[in-house]
Amino acid sequence: MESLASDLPTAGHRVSVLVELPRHSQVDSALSYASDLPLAAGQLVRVPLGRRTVCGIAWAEAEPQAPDIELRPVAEVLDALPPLGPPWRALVSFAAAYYQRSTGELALSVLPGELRDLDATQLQRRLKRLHKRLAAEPIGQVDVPAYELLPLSAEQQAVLQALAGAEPGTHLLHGVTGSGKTEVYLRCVADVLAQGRQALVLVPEINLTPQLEARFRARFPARRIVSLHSGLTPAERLQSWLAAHLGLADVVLGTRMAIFASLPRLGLIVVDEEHDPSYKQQEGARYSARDLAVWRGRNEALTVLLGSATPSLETWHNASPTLPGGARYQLLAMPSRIGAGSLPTVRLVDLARIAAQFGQGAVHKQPLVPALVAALKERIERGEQSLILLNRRGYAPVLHCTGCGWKSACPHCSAWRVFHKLDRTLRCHHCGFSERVPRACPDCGDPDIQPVGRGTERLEEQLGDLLPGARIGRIDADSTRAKGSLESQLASVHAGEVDVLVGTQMVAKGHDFRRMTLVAAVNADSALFGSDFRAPERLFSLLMQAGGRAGRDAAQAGRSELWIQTWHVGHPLYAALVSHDYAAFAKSQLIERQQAGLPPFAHLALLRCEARSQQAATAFLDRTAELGAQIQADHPALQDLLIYPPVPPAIQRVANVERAQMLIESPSRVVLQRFLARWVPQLNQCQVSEQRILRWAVDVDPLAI
Ligand SMILES: Nc1ncnc2c1ncn2[C@@H]1O[C@H](COP(=O)(O)OP(=O)(O)OP(=O)(O)O)[C@@H](O)[C@H]1O
Ligand SMILES: [Zn+2]
Repeated sequence: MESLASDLPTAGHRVSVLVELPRHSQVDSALSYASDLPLAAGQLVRVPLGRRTVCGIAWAEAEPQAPDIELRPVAEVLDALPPLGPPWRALVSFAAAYYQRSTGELALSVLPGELRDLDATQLQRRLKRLHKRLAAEPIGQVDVPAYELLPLSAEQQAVLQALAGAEPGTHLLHGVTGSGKTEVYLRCVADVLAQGRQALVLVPEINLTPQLEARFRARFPARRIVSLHSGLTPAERLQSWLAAHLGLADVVLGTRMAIFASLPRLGLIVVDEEHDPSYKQQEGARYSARDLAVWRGRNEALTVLLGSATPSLETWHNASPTLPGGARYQLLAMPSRIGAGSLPTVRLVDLARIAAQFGQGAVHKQPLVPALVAALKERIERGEQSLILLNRRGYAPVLHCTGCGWKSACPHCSAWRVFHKLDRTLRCHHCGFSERVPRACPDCGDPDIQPVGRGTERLEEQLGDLLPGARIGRIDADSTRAKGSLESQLASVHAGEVDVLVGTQMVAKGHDFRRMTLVAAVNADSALFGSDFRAPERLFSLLMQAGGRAGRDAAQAGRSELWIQTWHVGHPLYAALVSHDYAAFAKSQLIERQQAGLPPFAHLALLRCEARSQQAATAFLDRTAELGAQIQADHPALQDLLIYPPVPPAIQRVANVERAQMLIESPSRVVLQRFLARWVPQLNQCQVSEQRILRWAVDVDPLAI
């Protein structure tokens, strides 16, 4: 190599740069480049990679170059932007290591896509545009002062006092629905803004951002508020990101991706509805934004506020001083609704008893029992609204031929295709395969094909028959496909133009419906015996959330009700719901989890794999298990960890791809992490050519197994 020394570029520094490399490439860490200027760590650059020029992040301070290696020079330095700071780089490094991804892949993938494609000139132009837009945006002189606001409830006051006196750390705000958690967030945000710092507020779903954004804008007219979520155009997302990174935005509201925002003056992170599964990313780096918020808070010595009426059991455990390993978080409780409003009365409708009394037909033909129909009519007469929750969209989950028994299976998946009556299609909700509904059975030609079961479309239709003259609305993923349609449908509910709303879990969360006094769940049982160990936790929280949409106006709260039609009235989950007793429910679940060795008492990782045949998938997993056993044999410190045999997931085949998975479990997070760090980098070697698999991925702290 010595002879090449004279051909070296004149550049005088060597810099290591993170680039986005294919996932399993051998080169994992940063690549070295030459630079004629000393570069700061965190500086965005463009560098040659193969024949392309790509975006990269200088990952360490540039050092004077070692003369014996030929390096390609950095193509461009995007120095119009200040470098990504040490806290951001620490977060990205931690997340990559913890979730078993390469740092370069993760770091680049969490930057806005558009930023990755810009050269220095284009970036300059975007920055000019940003400053112009911000200058044109009306920003008030002052925020709404505290004395102009409604007086705080005693519980809100107590919580804020506790927070004001607390050291930075993680706090769980356990407040029932309608207890005024959002007001607490607003006051905490006001405090950090007054200190000249930024606030990051995470919400689980995009459809919750407009309402929240409106509340923040009304409260902080003198501040810049931006949002970050996947519903933005690439240009909008870049503008929000830049405003945050440049310290021009004071408040960032966003979904899980916003946890990776670069915020140089960050002072507070709020995670609303912290239990919500949407905080977990389900592809690529499968991170939990909630867990990263806690890590980021600790690393940057911030206050982190996790809010929920039904916290995740992990969080509850961390906030329970009486449990071993608890008391990591401070628990702040708001057990009452604002204005002395009561929580809805929970009524369990015993379908088994009705069936025994009036025959099976009485409960199977009609979606709602007569008493519930009567209760809906009463509401309509009083001008109040009701919500019927059914977590299944479409008209019917399956079509069935009464002649030969044919059912609407998806040819590509191990699942049924759902009958959608409005556009007359049979649609697979897993692979998207869609066909026109056949007029007759495709197998035997019998024209008598019948829908089996009930989805939101059918419920909407049946309610029309049961409640003549009533205005029935439906909100689900199908009714809200067009841009802006969710907003307009929600607006019409808020405006009182809907008497009875049929909806999936989409409408169960977060919305502050003022005229709603009745919520009914008509098919809750289907989640009662779900195969996943978190199914009861999910169901409890969904029903509490849904019930929380009723009686939010204290004047009507006294007659607000949550109805549940069930075949299992005696189930302890429903008993806890009747008494609104989250703590009792959590306690019984935690006992079960401890006995079964499940989170939060054990830590899990799941290796998922996809192949053309189940046999190939299983063979791959078996080989990875052997490799794992070898690693454990070589490292006695990693003994306390179990590798389970491979199993197919609940839906084994999707889009003609077979899936299998394998669970790794350890009572120690550290042991699990050490094991994964040795095991995952070697997994590709477990591929053998004759039985190639298509894809594999490791999911650390999986939400569903
Ligand atoms: N101190 C207060 N005085 C009067 N009204 C209040 C006060 N605090 C909050 N509210 C009102 O009470 C209602 C419920 O508050 P908020 O939406 O914050 O509840 P929440 O705890 O976030 O509920 P959920 O978990 O159901 O979303 C809102 O309409 C809010 O404006
Ligand atoms: Zn399919």
